[in-house]
Formats: sequence, structure tokens, C-alpha cells
Amino acid sequence: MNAHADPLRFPPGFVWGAATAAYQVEGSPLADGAGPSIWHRFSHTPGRVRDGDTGDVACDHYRRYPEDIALMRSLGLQSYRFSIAWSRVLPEGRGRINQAGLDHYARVVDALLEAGIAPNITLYHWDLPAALDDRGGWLNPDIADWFADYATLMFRTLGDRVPLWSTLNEPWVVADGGYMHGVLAPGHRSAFEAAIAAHHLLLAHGRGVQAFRASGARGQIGLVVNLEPKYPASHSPADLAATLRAEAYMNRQYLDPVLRGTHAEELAEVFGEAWPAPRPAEQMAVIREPIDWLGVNYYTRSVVRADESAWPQRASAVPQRGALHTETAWEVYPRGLTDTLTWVKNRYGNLPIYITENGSAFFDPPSAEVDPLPDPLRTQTLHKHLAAVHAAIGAGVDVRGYYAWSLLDNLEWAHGYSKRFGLLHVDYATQRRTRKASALAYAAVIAANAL
Ligand SMILES: CO[C@H](O)c1c[n+]2c([nH]1)[C@H](O)[C@@H](O)[C@H](O)[C@H]2CO
Repeated sequence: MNAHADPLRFPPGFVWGAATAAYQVEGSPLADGAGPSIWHRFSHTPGRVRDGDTGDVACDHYRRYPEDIALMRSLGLQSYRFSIAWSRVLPEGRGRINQAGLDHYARVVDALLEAGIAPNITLYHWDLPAALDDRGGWLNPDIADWFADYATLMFRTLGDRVPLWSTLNEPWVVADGGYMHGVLAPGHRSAFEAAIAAHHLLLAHGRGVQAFRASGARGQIGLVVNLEPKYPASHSPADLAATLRAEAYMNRQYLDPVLRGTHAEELAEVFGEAWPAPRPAEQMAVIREPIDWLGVNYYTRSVVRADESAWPQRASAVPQRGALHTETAWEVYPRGLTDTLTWVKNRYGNLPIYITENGSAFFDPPSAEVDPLPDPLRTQTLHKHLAAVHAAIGAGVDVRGYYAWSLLDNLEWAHGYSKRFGLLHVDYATQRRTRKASALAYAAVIAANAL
């Protein structure tokens, strides 16, 4: 940043990390007794993932994690957020335990601790065991029990030495992408199913928190949500109402039940006849089981106008021409991160927050000819978002840490390997890792705990 300005100092003990997810980086999806996940099935279904890409190899992180942990250490990372592939440890999702899967993650955790890097485990990052999907998956009310049993197994295995856990990564994306619009696994398109899946995701989250408390595991448990601030395109009543519907649908649909015990009132209008009758009070109480921290994934904002053709929230984003956009067509809008964090504090109270994902995809070449690989736009975008976090902290928001998305270039779901978010470049032909300039910029911030 500007060498002449006073540095933006972060609080002592602020946690600096990077994040990944199992199916996006591990590869070896069926190794050592693992069962298939819905993403193994989805990516092997023609037409579902760009270029027919799959997670069969990905970044080979299942085998190369020691090398990647050494790279994390070289950057000075203090924490690593990663997810457990549920079907590695329970190949059918329930019942039979695959000890080789548990042993793998125990080795990863112990290698991180040996390197002085705190594990931050996500129990569910979208890769549901396919065998559970065969039983209805997130549409089956039994999934809350299945998830609680899986969570209990992980807490019993690693709960003595993992300081941070989260139940779910982005339940909104699971329901909206997997059940409303069908662009993510398992690829369904139904507002009725999306509403059912949303409720069962919330129930599973609450049961997972209860399992954590009952297990006696140390550390803290949270929920990770994606938040995208909505700004009205105009002050017309139609645009203001559309903005509230869009905000309720994405930003309040999960946080209101978990943190306030209520559902956003606009959801009945958004889902229409698909919105179920009020849920039983005892289920709402499970959902509201108190959490220790909230994970916020932030990438962009949207400027919203009324649009009767846009299903289901009857609102659409107004393109922000002239603004910098990433390869995923997301406007770079750092102010939205500050606004989102202060919105959470003002609406839900000042619970501890970790930025569990923030990053940007800009073009990088398939192979890196230089080290570090220049990536000025990603570096600039990183700095601006860290300044936005600093501003939120200055406004009194209890932000405890930041995880860059992502440690590695990886499988960007239905985009395949076409979008690169990594601080570390991955040459998929050779699996060579190369530091990008943004990785060194991030390392400098970590070393100084300042920007
Ligand atoms: C709609 O943006 C979401 O906040 C979001 C963005 N991202 C995510 N959620 C997921 O948690 C990651 O697995 C993605 O790789 C990452 C980059 O696309």
C-alpha cells in the first residue's frame, strides 16, 4: 500500500489464514475406501461442469498436503480453513466408518499443528455423500440426524485439538444452487424443494451445534454464510421492495432463524405457495442453538431493481458498467464488505466474525513461467478488501480473522478449472505450485499484522 500513509494496524491476535474445500482441491475422491459424493456424480454427468472438468485429480491436495502446508508456513499463514469430505469418513454417509478416511484428516490436522497453523474445519462444503442423496439428501428430514452423527464422529476424532469448526458452508448456495436453480449438485429446479432443503440445512446446523456441545470438544463452532449487500437501484417503491426481497432471500434467510429465531417475512412472498407453514417451535429452537462465531464469505454486492421476470425474488442486479469486475463477473466493491460487517453487527449483535472467504478470480496463465507470478489486479483487490475489514473493525465490529479464498487455484464448481482464485498458482498439467505476487503481498500483511 501507500508507503507514506500510516499503516492500518490490525488487532493483536488477529488470525490470518487461507481457505479451501475438499472437492475443489483434494482429488482422489474414491481413494482409501471413500464413497462417492454428489459432486463426484455431478461432475461426471456430461454437461454439468465446464469442459467436462471433474475433481478426480484437482490439486492432488489429498496426497500433496504436506507440500502445501510447507507453502502455507512459508507465507506465514496462522490458520487453514478446509473441509472434511463426509463420504471419506462415512462412505455411505451413515453407519459404516472408514477408518482410513478419519486417519487422513487426523494426519492433516497434526501436520498443521506441527507447522504452527491452526485448523479451521468446515464439516460440510457441498459434497454430500451420494448414498444419502439416494435417500433424498437435503430433502429427507432424517438428514439432521445423519449430519449430527457425522459431526459427532468428527468431534470425537479431532475435537481435542481443532480450535475452530463450522457446521455448513453457505447453506444459501446449497439450496439456491442445488435445489432452486439446479446449477450445482444435485441439480434440482424446484422452489418447493429449495424451501424444504433450506429448512433441513438449518435443522442440521442446529443439531450439529448441539452435537458439538454434547461431545465436550474444545474450541468454538460457527456457521459460514455468504453475504452480498443489496443496494436499491432507485428509491422507487418497486425497487425498494425488490431490494428487501433480495436481501431477505440471500442475506436474512439463514441468519434470522439462527440468530433471531424468526424467518424473514419477505420469504413467504418470495417462495409463494412453496413457502411452508410455520415450522414447529421446537425445531426453531434447535436452529437457534447459540453459536460461538459467524463466518462471512464476501465477494461482491448487487444493485437491485424490480424485475417481475426474475424468479423467485422478482429482483435483478443492475450491471455496474465502468466498475472493475472479476473473471466471475463480480463487481469489485470493497465498501460492500464494510457495509455487510456493520449490518451484521447492527442487526444481530456483535458476535465474533471471521471473514471465512474473500478473494477474486482474475486471469492467470495455465503455467507460471516466473515466481512470483504477477497478478496486480488480485493484489490490488486483496489490499482494498483488507482495508475494508480494517474500517469495519474501526467501526466496532468484532472481526477476529480473515481467510483468503483461496490458498490454491482449484475446481470452481460448475466453472471447472477456468477460474483461478488462488494465492498459489497450480499448473494442472504438472501440479507445480507457484506463488503469485498476491501471496507475497498477503505474507507481508501477515508479518506486519498491518496494511
Ligand atoms: C456467491 O459467492 C459465494 O459467496 C461464494 C464464492 N465462493 C464460494 N461461495 C464457495 O464457498 C467456494 O467453494 C467458491 O470456490 C468461492 C468462489 O466462487
